[in-house]
Amino acid sequence: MMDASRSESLIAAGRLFHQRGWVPASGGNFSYKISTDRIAITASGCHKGELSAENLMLVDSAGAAIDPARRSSAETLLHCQIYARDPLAAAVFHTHSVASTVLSRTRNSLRLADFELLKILEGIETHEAAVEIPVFENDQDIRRLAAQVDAAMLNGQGRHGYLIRGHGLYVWGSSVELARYRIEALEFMFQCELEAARVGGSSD
Ligand SMILES: CSCCC(=O)C(=O)COP(=O)(O)O
Ligand SMILES: [Zn+2]
Repeated sequence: MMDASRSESLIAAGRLFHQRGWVPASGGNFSYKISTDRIAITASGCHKGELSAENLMLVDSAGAAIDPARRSSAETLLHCQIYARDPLAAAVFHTHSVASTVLSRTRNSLRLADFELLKILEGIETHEAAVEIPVFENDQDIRRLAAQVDAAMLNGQGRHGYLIRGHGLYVWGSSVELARYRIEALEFMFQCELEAARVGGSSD
């Protein structure tokens, strides 16, 4: 069963992300985990800034819609991969911001270092830290893309989130709120990297 409070949090996050320009058109998708075999996820093609509870639907852990008449996000399998790989993941956000799109087109991975906001990420307690956000090649075959991400995660990459080239960012957390804080923090740091590159101060 859906959780009304967490559904409301996803809907509110969609409004915020749209105001910030992170989910243009019907880009982006959001989910939260209900149990080991139930995920609430946005339906495909809806506007993430104008979500209502009717735009959320249930899928199982393999990404199959519980109501087969409905079509879940085209990227459902990327959400399923995260929940399968990280038992602490309870919510996933995917955004299409200008910063994540531009940086993912110009870098092969993104190193974020010496930002106070890094402390919102798992296991980081000081700004004197660095994380590597990998960039995966975009692929319209989402099962293949999910397998690519899974192989990298098994190899220790992408622990804090990942970029898809020319496409966007995936981030998760142990609650809807934490996942939202993390996407806000990463988008902020990406914006800083973009500004730094513009003025010639990138550390990459
Ligand atoms: C028009 S955006 C292209 C699809 C995409 O990248 C996305 O995030 C939204 O797809 P969904 O099926 O989840 O609406
Ligand atoms: Zn997308």
